Amino acid sequence: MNVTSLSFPYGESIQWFSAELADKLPKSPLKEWLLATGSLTQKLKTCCTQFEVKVLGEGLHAPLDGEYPQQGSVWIREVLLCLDSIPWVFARTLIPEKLMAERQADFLGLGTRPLGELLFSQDHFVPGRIEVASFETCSRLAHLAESLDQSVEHELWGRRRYFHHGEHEMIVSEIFLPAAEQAIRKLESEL
Ligand SMILES: C=C(O[C@@H]1C=C(C(=O)O)C=C[C@H]1O)C(=O)O
Repeated sequence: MNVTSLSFPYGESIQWFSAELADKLPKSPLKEWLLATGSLTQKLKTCCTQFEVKVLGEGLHAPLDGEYPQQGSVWIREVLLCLDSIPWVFARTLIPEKLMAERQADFLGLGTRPLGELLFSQDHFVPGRIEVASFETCSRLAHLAESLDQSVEHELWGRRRYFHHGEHEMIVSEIFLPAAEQAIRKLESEL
């Protein structure tokens, strides 16, 4: 996997839907993974022997159109969450500048440690609403999956979670790559 061939920031504009209002969700068990409220990292670690965060990039950038209204620039962190060296999730996190200023050491000090270790280890970060979206086979994220040697046979599914910290709100989006969807289905069939 040639991670360096991916261009940061990789995210793309997409229409997110409130999980409650979405009239179309994937079938189980992926649906349950999309709507799960705890740490995704913790959940993924139970599915592998070696968990790794590959950081694709971090930096201050303008959010995509409509992604984070009224924010000129945000701290963007994009990673691949890899299980036994296979990328399962592409994650894109948006942190408003004021929150970044307040918790700079925490966020800058993350490196290849999963963000979830920060968000779920302290009670300063309060998980909020979840939105979902599907990404067509022709989307930039589908191309990202293809560049990771994962063929995209149908739409990809992702979710976006809001975490509150005081009056600030950060956004964590996670797109499940084909390898994850296949493995999750296999895990379910073995139950
Ligand atoms: C928010 C979590 O952290 C995970 C790790 C991320 C990172 O290291 O950038 C980003 C999104 C999450 O999938 C979690 O574990 O639930």
